[in-house]
Amino acid sequence: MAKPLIQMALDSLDFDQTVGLATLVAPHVDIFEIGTPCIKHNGINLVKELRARFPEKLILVDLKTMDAGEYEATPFYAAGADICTVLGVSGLATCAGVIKAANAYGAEAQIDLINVEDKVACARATAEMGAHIMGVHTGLDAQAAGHTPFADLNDITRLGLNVRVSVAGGIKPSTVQDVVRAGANIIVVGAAIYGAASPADAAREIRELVDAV
Ligand SMILES: O=C([C@H](O)CO)[C@H](O)[C@H](O)COP(=O)(O)O
Repeated sequence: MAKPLIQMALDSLDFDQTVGLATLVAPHVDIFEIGTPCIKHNGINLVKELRARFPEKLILVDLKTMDAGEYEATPFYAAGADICTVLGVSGLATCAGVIKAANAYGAEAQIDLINVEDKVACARATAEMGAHIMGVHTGLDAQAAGHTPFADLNDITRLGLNVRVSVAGGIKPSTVQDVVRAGANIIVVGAAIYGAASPADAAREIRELVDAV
Protein backbone atom coordinates (compact mmCIF):
# COMPACT_ATOMS: atom_id res chain seq x y z
CA MET A 1 0.00 0.00 0.00
CA ALA A 2 1.20 3.55 -0.77
CA LYS A 3 2.49 5.54 2.19
CA PRO A 4 -0.29 7.64 3.74
CA LEU A 5 -0.32 11.31 2.88
CA ILE A 6 -0.05 13.92 5.63
CA GLN A 7 -2.48 16.83 5.45
CA MET A 8 -1.81 20.01 7.41
CA ALA A 9 -5.03 21.72 8.51
CA LEU A 10 -4.52 25.48 8.24
CA ASP A 11 -7.13 26.76 10.68
CA SER A 12 -5.92 30.33 11.33
CA LEU A 13 -8.14 33.21 10.21
CA ASP A 14 -5.16 35.37 9.27
CA PHE A 15 -4.07 35.31 5.60
CA ASP A 16 -0.37 36.02 6.19
CA GLN A 17 -0.10 33.68 9.19
CA THR A 18 -1.63 30.93 7.09
CA VAL A 19 0.90 31.42 4.29
CA GLY A 20 3.70 31.62 6.88
CA LEU A 21 2.63 28.39 8.60
CA ALA A 22 2.34 26.62 5.26
CA THR A 23 5.89 27.71 4.42
CA LEU A 24 7.23 26.38 7.74
CA VAL A 25 5.67 22.92 7.45
CA ALA A 26 5.91 22.48 3.66
CA PRO A 27 8.93 20.14 3.73
CA HIS A 28 7.07 17.64 5.90
CA VAL A 29 3.51 17.52 4.56
CA ASP A 30 1.80 16.49 1.31
CA ILE A 31 -1.50 18.38 1.40
CA PHE A 32 -2.37 21.86 2.59
CA GLU A 33 -5.93 22.01 3.92
CA ILE A 34 -7.46 25.46 3.92
CA GLY A 35 -9.78 24.91 6.89
CA THR A 36 -13.42 25.94 6.85
CA PRO A 37 -13.10 29.03 9.08
CA CYS A 38 -10.01 30.05 7.10
CA ILE A 39 -11.62 29.76 3.65
CA LYS A 40 -14.74 31.59 4.85
CA HIS A 41 -12.62 34.40 6.22
CA ASN A 42 -10.10 34.72 3.40
CA GLY A 43 -11.89 33.45 0.33
CA ILE A 44 -10.63 32.18 -2.99
CA ASN A 45 -7.59 34.47 -3.15
CA LEU A 46 -5.93 32.29 -0.52
CA VAL A 47 -6.33 29.26 -2.79
CA LYS A 48 -4.67 31.21 -5.61
CA GLU A 49 -1.85 32.37 -3.33
CA LEU A 50 -1.03 28.88 -2.04
CA ARG A 51 -1.36 27.42 -5.56
CA ALA A 52 1.18 29.96 -6.86
CA ARG A 53 3.62 29.50 -3.99
CA PHE A 54 3.42 25.70 -3.72
CA PRO A 55 2.84 24.24 -7.18
CA GLU A 56 4.06 20.81 -6.02
CA LYS A 57 1.63 20.49 -3.08
CA LEU A 58 -1.92 19.21 -3.09
CA ILE A 59 -4.46 21.76 -1.87
CA LEU A 60 -7.69 20.75 -0.14
CA VAL A 61 -10.32 23.43 0.32
CA ASP A 62 -12.54 22.46 3.26
CA LEU A 63 -15.72 23.98 1.87
CA LYS A 64 -18.00 21.57 3.76
CA THR A 65 -20.55 22.33 1.07
CA MET A 66 -24.19 21.91 2.14
CA ASP A 67 -26.07 22.93 -1.02
CA ALA A 68 -25.46 23.96 -4.62
CA GLY A 69 -22.57 21.52 -4.86
CA GLU A 70 -21.42 22.01 -8.43
CA TYR A 71 -22.00 25.77 -8.38
CA GLU A 72 -20.11 26.32 -5.12
CA ALA A 73 -17.15 24.01 -5.78
CA THR A 74 -16.44 24.83 -9.44
CA PRO A 75 -14.63 28.17 -8.90
CA PHE A 76 -12.40 26.60 -6.24
CA TYR A 77 -11.31 23.82 -8.57
CA ALA A 78 -10.77 26.45 -11.27
CA ALA A 79 -8.55 28.39 -8.84
CA GLY A 80 -6.33 25.35 -8.27
CA ALA A 81 -7.91 23.19 -5.58
CA ASP A 82 -7.08 19.51 -5.91
CA ILE A 83 -9.75 18.43 -3.43
CA CYS A 84 -12.91 20.11 -2.13
CA THR A 85 -15.05 18.74 0.68
CA VAL A 86 -18.81 18.31 0.67
CA LEU A 87 -20.89 17.32 3.69
CA GLY A 88 -22.36 13.83 3.65
CA VAL A 89 -25.37 15.25 5.51
CA SER A 90 -26.09 17.51 2.53
CA GLY A 91 -27.57 14.58 0.62
CA LEU A 92 -26.72 12.71 -2.54
CA ALA A 93 -27.65 15.45 -5.03
CA THR A 94 -25.23 17.95 -3.50
CA CYS A 95 -22.46 15.34 -3.22
CA ALA A 96 -23.04 14.44 -6.88
CA GLY A 97 -22.64 18.08 -7.85
CA VAL A 98 -19.24 18.39 -6.19
CA ILE A 99 -18.13 15.06 -7.71
CA LYS A 100 -19.18 16.39 -11.14
CA ALA A 101 -17.23 19.62 -10.62
CA ALA A 102 -14.16 17.68 -9.47
CA ASN A 103 -14.26 15.40 -12.49
CA ALA A 104 -14.52 18.39 -14.82
CA TYR A 105 -11.15 19.58 -13.50
CA GLY A 106 -9.45 16.19 -13.10
CA ALA A 107 -9.61 16.82 -9.36
CA GLU A 108 -11.18 15.00 -6.38
CA ALA A 109 -14.22 15.32 -4.14
CA GLN A 110 -14.11 14.34 -0.48
CA ILE A 111 -17.26 13.40 1.39
CA ASP A 112 -17.05 14.69 4.97
CA LEU A 113 -18.88 12.20 7.19
CA ILE A 114 -19.02 14.67 10.11
CA ASN A 115 -22.34 14.32 11.98
CA VAL A 116 -23.71 11.75 9.49
CA GLU A 117 -25.98 9.36 11.40
CA ASP A 118 -25.33 6.27 9.27
CA LYS A 119 -21.76 6.76 8.07
CA VAL A 120 -21.49 3.32 6.49
CA ALA A 121 -24.59 3.84 4.34
CA CYS A 122 -23.45 7.33 3.32
CA ALA A 123 -19.96 6.10 2.46
CA ARG A 124 -21.33 3.23 0.38
CA ALA A 125 -23.81 5.46 -1.50
CA THR A 126 -21.36 8.28 -2.27
CA ALA A 127 -18.54 5.89 -3.22
CA GLU A 128 -20.97 4.25 -5.64
CA MET A 129 -21.60 7.71 -7.17
CA GLY A 130 -17.88 8.24 -7.74
CA ALA A 131 -16.65 10.10 -4.67
CA HIS A 132 -12.87 9.98 -4.55
CA ILE A 133 -12.15 10.35 -0.82
CA MET A 134 -14.17 9.49 2.31
CA GLY A 135 -13.45 11.81 5.23
CA VAL A 136 -13.87 10.33 8.71
CA HIS A 137 -14.01 13.44 10.83
CA THR A 138 -14.58 14.34 14.45
CA GLY A 139 -14.91 18.12 14.38
CA LEU A 140 -13.44 20.56 16.86
CA ASP A 141 -16.69 20.93 18.83
CA ALA A 142 -17.18 17.16 19.09
CA GLN A 143 -13.55 16.79 20.15
CA ALA A 144 -14.19 19.30 22.92
CA ALA A 145 -17.04 17.03 24.08
CA GLY A 146 -14.61 14.10 24.26
CA HIS A 147 -15.24 12.34 20.94
CA THR A 148 -12.59 10.75 18.69
CA PRO A 149 -12.64 9.42 15.11
CA PHE A 150 -11.06 6.02 15.77
CA ALA A 151 -14.11 3.71 15.88
CA ASP A 152 -15.61 5.39 12.80
CA LEU A 153 -12.30 4.99 10.95
CA ASN A 154 -12.37 1.24 11.51
CA ASP A 155 -16.00 1.05 10.37
CA ILE A 156 -15.16 2.80 7.09
CA THR A 157 -11.82 1.18 6.23
CA ARG A 158 -13.23 -2.32 6.74
CA LEU A 159 -15.82 -1.66 4.00
CA GLY A 160 -13.04 -1.92 1.41
CA LEU A 161 -14.62 0.74 -0.81
CA ASN A 162 -12.84 1.95 -3.94
CA VAL A 163 -11.97 5.30 -2.31
CA ARG A 164 -9.15 6.69 -0.24
CA VAL A 165 -9.96 7.24 3.42
CA SER A 166 -9.00 10.42 5.23
CA VAL A 167 -9.12 10.79 9.01
CA ALA A 168 -9.30 14.01 11.02
CA GLY A 169 -10.03 14.94 14.57
CA GLY A 170 -7.33 15.59 17.11
CA ILE A 171 -4.69 13.31 15.56
CA LYS A 172 -1.42 13.73 17.43
CA PRO A 173 1.96 11.98 17.76
CA SER A 174 0.62 9.41 20.24
CA THR A 175 -2.25 8.35 17.92
CA VAL A 176 -0.91 8.87 14.41
CA GLN A 177 0.55 5.38 14.05
CA ASP A 178 -2.74 3.81 15.17
CA VAL A 179 -4.63 5.51 12.34
CA VAL A 180 -2.01 4.41 9.83
CA ARG A 181 -2.43 0.82 11.05
CA ALA A 182 -6.22 1.21 10.85
CA GLY A 183 -5.86 1.87 7.12
CA ALA A 184 -6.10 5.64 6.76
CA ASN A 185 -4.69 6.88 3.45
CA ILE A 186 -4.71 10.58 4.38
CA ILE A 187 -3.95 11.75 7.91
CA VAL A 188 -5.08 15.24 8.84
CA VAL A 189 -3.25 17.09 11.59
CA GLY A 190 -4.12 20.59 12.73
CA ALA A 191 -3.74 21.65 16.36
CA ALA A 192 -0.97 19.15 17.11
CA ILE A 193 1.18 21.02 14.57
CA TYR A 194 0.01 24.65 14.66
CA GLY A 195 -0.29 24.58 18.46
CA ALA A 196 3.23 23.24 18.97
CA ALA A 197 6.14 25.43 20.06
CA SER A 198 7.81 24.59 16.75
CA PRO A 199 5.27 23.69 14.04
CA ALA A 200 8.08 22.60 11.71
CA ASP A 201 9.49 20.19 14.30
CA ALA A 202 6.00 18.89 15.09
CA ALA A 203 5.30 18.27 11.39
CA ARG A 204 8.65 16.50 11.01
CA GLU A 205 7.84 14.27 13.99
CA ILE A 206 4.47 13.33 12.48
CA ARG A 207 6.20 12.49 9.18
CA GLU A 208 8.80 10.32 10.91
CA LEU A 209 6.14 8.47 12.90
CA VAL A 210 4.04 7.80 9.79
CA ASP A 211 7.05 6.64 7.77
CA ALA A 212 8.13 4.32 10.60
CA VAL A 213 4.95 2.19 10.47
O1 LIG B 1 -11.72 20.31 9.75
C1 LIG B 1 -11.44 20.76 10.83
C2 LIG B 1 -12.44 21.45 11.65
O2 LIG B 1 -13.72 21.02 11.30
C3 LIG B 1 -12.40 22.96 11.41
O3 LIG B 1 -12.52 23.26 10.07
C4 LIG B 1 -10.04 20.65 11.32
O4 LIG B 1 -9.21 21.23 10.38
C5 LIG B 1 -9.69 19.19 11.56
O5 LIG B 1 -10.47 18.75 12.66
C6 LIG B 1 -8.20 18.95 11.84
O6 LIG B 1 -7.75 19.68 12.93
P1 LIG B 1 -7.34 19.01 14.34
O7 LIG B 1 -8.54 18.25 14.82
O8 LIG B 1 -6.96 20.16 15.20
O9 LIG B 1 -6.18 18.07 14.07
